[in-house]
Amino acid sequence: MKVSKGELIREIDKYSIEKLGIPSIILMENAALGVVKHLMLNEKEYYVVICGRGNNGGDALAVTRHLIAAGKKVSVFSIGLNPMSKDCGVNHDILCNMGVKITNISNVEDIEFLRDSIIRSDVVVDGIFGIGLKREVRGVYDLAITVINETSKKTISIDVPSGFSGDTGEVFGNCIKASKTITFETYKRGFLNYGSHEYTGEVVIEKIGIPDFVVDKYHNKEFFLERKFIQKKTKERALYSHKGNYGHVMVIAGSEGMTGASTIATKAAVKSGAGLTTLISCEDALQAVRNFVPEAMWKKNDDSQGIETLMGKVNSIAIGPGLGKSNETLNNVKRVLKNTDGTIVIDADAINVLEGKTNLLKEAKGNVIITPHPGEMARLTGMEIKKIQSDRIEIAKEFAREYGVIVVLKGYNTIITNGEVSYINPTGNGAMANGGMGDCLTGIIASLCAQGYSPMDASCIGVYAHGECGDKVSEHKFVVTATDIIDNISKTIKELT
Ligand SMILES: NC(=O)C1=CN([C@@H]2O[C@H](COP(=O)(O)OP(=O)(O)OC[C@H]3O[C@@H](n4cnc5c(N)ncnc54)[C@H](OP(=O)(O)O)[C@@H]3O)[C@@H](O)[C@H]2O)[C@@H](O)CC1
Ligand SMILES: Nc1ncnc2c1ncn2[C@@H]1O[C@H](COP(=O)(O)OP(=O)(O)O)[C@@H](O)[C@H]1O
Ligand SMILES: [K+]
Repeated sequence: MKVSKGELIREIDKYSIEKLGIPSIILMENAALGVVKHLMLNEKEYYVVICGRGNNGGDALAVTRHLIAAGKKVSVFSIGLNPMSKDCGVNHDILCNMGVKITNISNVEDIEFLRDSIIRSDVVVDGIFGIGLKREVRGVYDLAITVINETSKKTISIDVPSGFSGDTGEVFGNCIKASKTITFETYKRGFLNYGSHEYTGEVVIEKIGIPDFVVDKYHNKEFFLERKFIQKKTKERALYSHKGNYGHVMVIAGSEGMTGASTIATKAAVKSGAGLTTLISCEDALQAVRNFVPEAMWKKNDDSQGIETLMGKVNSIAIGPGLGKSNETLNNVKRVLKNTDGTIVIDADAINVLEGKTNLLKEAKGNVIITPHPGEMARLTGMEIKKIQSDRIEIAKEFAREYGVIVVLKGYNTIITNGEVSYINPTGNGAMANGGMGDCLTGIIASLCAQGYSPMDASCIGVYAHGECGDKVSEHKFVVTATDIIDNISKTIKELT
């Protein structure tokens, strides 16, 4: 599923109209038909439609015509005094020719009439502003939005909830809180912002008849991960294969008092299919792994020579969980970046020690994947967490491009990007928000890298499977722990093959 800003929509619109000769009114009609599908015509009888003066309002007027044709009771309100867009005007005139009364909202009394109509209605269709909103919502617009939010039983927004920026996720003063948003062609970038769900409700994408090649021509390669895409990439284990076919993962993790992180990352690597897994750590952590992950091998962290030799042989290295923020951790990160040409997954304290030293990433011999949560990303970039949350894709992309790494920016809707192509993960849930969950993901991604998946594929499959596993467990559990994921990840990956 493609993700984009409004700019792309304007470009594909222009291309379809000017180069393909599709009249814009046809696109508007298709948009309206896409919305009508979601208006529960079998259940609901009375609709209030509120239209602005641009094309979003035009869509809403075309929706009104279809509701009337379906025999529904409809009250139509047009808000504002600015001139109508051409196609909005066309649909307005058609309704006038049909004898449909359109009530203009221009003052406070009109707002009270709107309130009464909404109270009596089953559904409100919001066509006030779409992607053309550019400035603060004021006056009657502000009042109308408040009244809708206060009184509507169910609000369906056309393209974006009015008042919401499809590009940035900002609210321009006031905003519709929709139950559902029917958006066109692409998932709007702003919907990815934390908190946007409060305004958009469920988001549905409807095609409006623009051929895929036109969208691809302008699309900046941002996608929602889809199950079928992950399934295509995830391979069955071959009949005649042996452990040598599935690679060797080195896990550098754990320290005194933080042996859980190393056990989790190591076990996650084993359980998600690595041929061999070796933990490098302190004696306490090795003891835990001997007890809880008998399949894994181990090496004490003071065996410098042995470790460096092994680093040159393994297929991937996961470094960071539970290492502690120390000079020793920093030296380990430098050593890994210098000595392995396998893929390196950098997490937790291995990220933290790179604060102010991110240039080290540019010296990596192998491919690098970093898996920060927003707090770690903030430390790494020197930005505030709030800033990271407000522009996650762009910040992750820029970092990936600048340092030549893959960034897995974790959290709700984890972002995976190499700076060129970006994926947004839809799986996972709040039940997974507890310690150890990230360590587990690190083990899974490193394991998939060792098995021969490209770093980008390993990141996408790992993040998707980790979240899907959490979703399945959470169907019957209040909290999902890393141990739950470890116990079920093998089954989840199998289901994805
Ligand atoms: N290819 C597609 O996907 C297709 C998209 N389509 C649809 O078109 C929509 C985009 O339409 P759009 O460009 O006409 O802009 P839209 O959102 O209606 O807003 C502009 C209007 O709002 C006004 N206005 C703005 N801010 C304001 C404020 N704060 N306070 C008050 N007024 C304000 C602005 O006034 P002005 O700035 O001109 O004075 C103007 O009147 C898109 O979201 C989708 O629904 C379909 O029709 C089919 C093809
Ligand atoms: N609300 C949520 N929705 C989706 N995924 C979540 C949610 N909360 C946590 N997760 C996932 O759980 C993991 C938590 O990682 P992290 O914060 O590094 O935990 P820790 O450092 O304790 O191991 C990430 O993969 C994250 O995407
Ligand atoms: K809208």
